[in-house]
Amino acid sequence: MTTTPSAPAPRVLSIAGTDPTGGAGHAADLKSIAAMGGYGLSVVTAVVAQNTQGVVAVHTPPVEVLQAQLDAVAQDVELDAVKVGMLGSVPVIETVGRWLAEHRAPVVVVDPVMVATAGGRLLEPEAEHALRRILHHADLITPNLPELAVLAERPVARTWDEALAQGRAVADTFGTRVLVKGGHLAGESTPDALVVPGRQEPAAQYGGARVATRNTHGTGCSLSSALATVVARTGDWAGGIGTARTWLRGALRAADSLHVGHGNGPVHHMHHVQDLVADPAFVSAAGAADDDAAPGRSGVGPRAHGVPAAGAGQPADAREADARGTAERFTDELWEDCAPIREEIAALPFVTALGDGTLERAAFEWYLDQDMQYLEAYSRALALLAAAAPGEEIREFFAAAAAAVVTGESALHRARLGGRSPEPPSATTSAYADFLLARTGQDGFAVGAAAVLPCYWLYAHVGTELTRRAHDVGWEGHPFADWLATYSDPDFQSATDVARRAVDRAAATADPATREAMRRAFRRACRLELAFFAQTADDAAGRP
Ligand SMILES: Nc1ncnc2c1ncn2[C@@H]1O[C@H](COP(=O)(O)OP(=O)(O)O)[C@@H](O)[C@H]1O
Ligand SMILES: Cc1ncc(COP(=O)(O)O)c(N)n1
Repeated sequence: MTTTPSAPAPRVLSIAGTDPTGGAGHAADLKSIAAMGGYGLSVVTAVVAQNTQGVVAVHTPPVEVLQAQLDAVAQDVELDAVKVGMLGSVPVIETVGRWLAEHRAPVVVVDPVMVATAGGRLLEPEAEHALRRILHHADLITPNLPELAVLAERPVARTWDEALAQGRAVADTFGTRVLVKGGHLAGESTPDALVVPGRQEPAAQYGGARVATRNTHGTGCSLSSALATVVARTGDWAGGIGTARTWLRGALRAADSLHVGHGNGPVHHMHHVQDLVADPAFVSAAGAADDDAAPGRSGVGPRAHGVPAAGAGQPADAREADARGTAERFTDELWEDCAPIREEIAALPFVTALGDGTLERAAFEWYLDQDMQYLEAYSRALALLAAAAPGEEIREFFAAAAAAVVTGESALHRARLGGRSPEPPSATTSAYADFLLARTGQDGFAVGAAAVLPCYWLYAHVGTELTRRAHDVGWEGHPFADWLATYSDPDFQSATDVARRAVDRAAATADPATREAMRRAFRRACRLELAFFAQTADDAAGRP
């Protein structure tokens, strides 16, 4: 997004229903508008009792209340865009339709909401016809595939070509642009396309691998209000959709870190400012400095992969990546690339048993043993990285991380091994250790940093997932609760963020060959993480 600090915030009105869990409807709209730098206003059409698991009840206030809200806004505020979401019933649709006709905003986006992602009707069946009658007020409509099928009066599209054909038919029928969305298609990709009336070929197409998360509550609401905001500022539909999509994909990637609800949770609308608000420089600039901030944990704990005290080595320009707003980061590409490996890790018997607490003690102890062998090499690798680090702050971060691993490691040895000597390292453990030492010792900072990143990131990810599962089965008395808590700990998560930023910054100035070597190192480390989790004492001893 190319904005200057003085660019005025577009005033964007959301006309939508509510969601008390904050992920869809008017809450999602306001967050998304703010995330895109707009000023959000809100008129409520229906009060919906819903959560991440479904819709419980819908209460529609009298239309006079709706009319009064719309009038109150129109009499006082000049709007740059309107986004229409859930309308629900015929009287509400007709009231909003009349109002849109009288108060034309420069940008009008209608998301023809019919059902919630988690299930539950949000539009009365008899209201479908009324909804069709107001679509000509929209500059763009954003139906999902089932909604598109209703508007096209055809069965739900099962292929992307069918979806595009329905999109063209709907654009022609209603004389408006249609964003055809592939979120509901089966398969690994989520294409979207901008289709315009009277044109055979889409005006713009967007690709991208499906983000592996079940937390997609409110994606449609979020995308439509975000793009209304960007287009209000730029007037560019194809570009605005691209910007909003890139931001939404980041919000989907960060969704699992939110822990809201037990069903299809919300996306992380403010993912791109998360690091910014945790940055001490930002907090003090905002006038809320607290110089006595509590020190971070020392990173002592099983496989404490170097979690330096809070703030250590936080790059001064921690905002750099965020300041780029919605640009895809190099590490996003790495993360998407290793999605299949993440899925394999999540499905490993060792990992699932760790989450639900059924893993045998002996298997866990053997794993910890191997982990300690690994950590010895890992701390050396972090120290080598510190030596090669391009700047003081990154050097401090990795040096502190190396020290924290050594401290955590020796504490663990004392706590877990007692007087017993450790098992020898397995072939897998040795291979991973050798790989890290080679990449950090021989290949320079950029490749070395990419090689150690999975050890942070995959553990933060797996730890968060398993903690969620452990809460589902019962956290109290869970045999591995302390271990899991280490990795879902915010300190570990923010250390992961710093390591990620270090890789992004190194990639930004690296030549193509180095970037390719960084990709290879990251991928190989992910595979070694998979092998590390997959190994058992029997494999290592050559037992069948
Ligand atoms: N798992 C996912 N990964 C990446 N993009 C997704 C994912 N799920 C949905 N999207 C995107 O989110 C947007 C809205 O998704 P969609 O599911 O089609 O709409 P709705 O939320 O209205 O049902 C689309 O741009 C779609 O491509
Ligand atoms: C009030 C309201 N409006 C819309 C949706 C649809 O949400 P989604 O974006 O997941 O389709 C919802 N669940 N609640």
